[in-house]
Amino acid sequence: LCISSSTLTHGGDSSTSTSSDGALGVVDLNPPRGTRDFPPEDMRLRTWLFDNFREVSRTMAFEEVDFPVLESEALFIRKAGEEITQQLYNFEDKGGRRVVLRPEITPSLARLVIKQGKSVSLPLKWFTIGQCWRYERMTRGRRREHYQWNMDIFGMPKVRAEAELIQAIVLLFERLGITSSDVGIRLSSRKVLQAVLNMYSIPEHLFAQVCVIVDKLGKLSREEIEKELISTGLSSEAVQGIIEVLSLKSLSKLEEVLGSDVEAVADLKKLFSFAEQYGYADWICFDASVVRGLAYYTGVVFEAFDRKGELRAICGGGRYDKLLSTFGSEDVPACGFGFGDAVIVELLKEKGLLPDLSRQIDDIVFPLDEELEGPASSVASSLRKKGRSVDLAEDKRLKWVFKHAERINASRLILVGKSEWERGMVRVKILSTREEFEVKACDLE
Ligand SMILES: OCc1cccc(Br)n1
Repeated sequence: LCISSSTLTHGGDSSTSTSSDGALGVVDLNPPRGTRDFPPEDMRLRTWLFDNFREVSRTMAFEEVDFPVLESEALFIRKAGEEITQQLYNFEDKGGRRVVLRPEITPSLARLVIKQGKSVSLPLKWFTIGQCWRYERMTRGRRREHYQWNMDIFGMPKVRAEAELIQAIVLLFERLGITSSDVGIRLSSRKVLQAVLNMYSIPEHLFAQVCVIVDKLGKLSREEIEKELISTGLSSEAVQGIIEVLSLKSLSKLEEVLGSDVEAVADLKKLFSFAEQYGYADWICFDASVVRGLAYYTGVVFEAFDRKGELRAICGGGRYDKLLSTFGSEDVPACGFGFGDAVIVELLKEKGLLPDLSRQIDDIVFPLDEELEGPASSVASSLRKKGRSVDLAEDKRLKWVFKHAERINASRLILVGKSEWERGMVRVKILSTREEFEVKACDLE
């Protein structure tokens, strides 16, 4: 396929095309800024990753659900200053409706749970893999879309839900060959921050905003965090108290500071005990600085990180017991995580764990001359009906067919020749051993 690039457009590749009035135009061959094509090799890797997401979801007895990528903007209007709501890919459709390309999937899950109402029995465990979008000024050249595996449990008020979700994450890592020496899961609870805010009598309405700010710990300087916290109206004493507690990395220290009757401590101790029973204790660690950046979390929060500290969070999630009431429904306890398709691939590359996913097919059927195209079609058709992946080659020289077979890793070459066909036979070549033999066409499988 030869594409003449007449003029380079801003995207790089280009080709000439004619519009309806025949005027020469230039089509940019790149996908829109911040988005990706998935040519076959990339699509095989994506399919392999998603198949692992699906297999873990199956073993955890989750049901698959799906939603439109397009959602009402109203689902994502939140006032806590989250990055995700400040970068909405939002617009007005031709009907004057305010819509978005969804930036996350949890609100859609919540919407459907509310809509299903009494027709679903709780607890319910749903998963989906879907594309999510953000509109970020391309100053940082970051992607505007990614695919996220979401696992959510509704109607499980105790930390059993968090324990189940963390097992799903660990099972996924183990399936991909990642160990607890490569990756850890940091966890805490927003009830820790809630307890600190109560100690300083900070009003409830500031909770979400404070969480979003302290989630930037490690990304912004301590001074910048303090400045943002002060700007919400917190006293400098409260700011210091928050930062001091959030720097704790030991649950027993936390217990000393907050007391053992605080819900956060009880929840986390229970979760660590579950971790021993599930067998993933060496994957998790307490870290009070984990708050995650979404406003609606209300309890345990967690995120997986590469222990070398070179990458962004691999996945993250938490409990969100009060999201449904923000949509006008009565609350249902809920907990979930999102697992993106980008950082995990960077980690697998870095660890040398990307699988060999070269193309592979079972058979190439090749008519040795034109009058055998019909018989070759019936041979290919009968093999396909038996489940073989079959490529039907024709109008080629035999030399090309052998090269093609090598290129697509075919197991067998089925040659349909005149003299053999007249005896009801075809010639089979096993490409790995070069073994060659005749077989009755009707016995081929
Ligand atoms: O993780 C935040 C996010 C949301 C939508 C799209 C992309 Br890329 N990233």
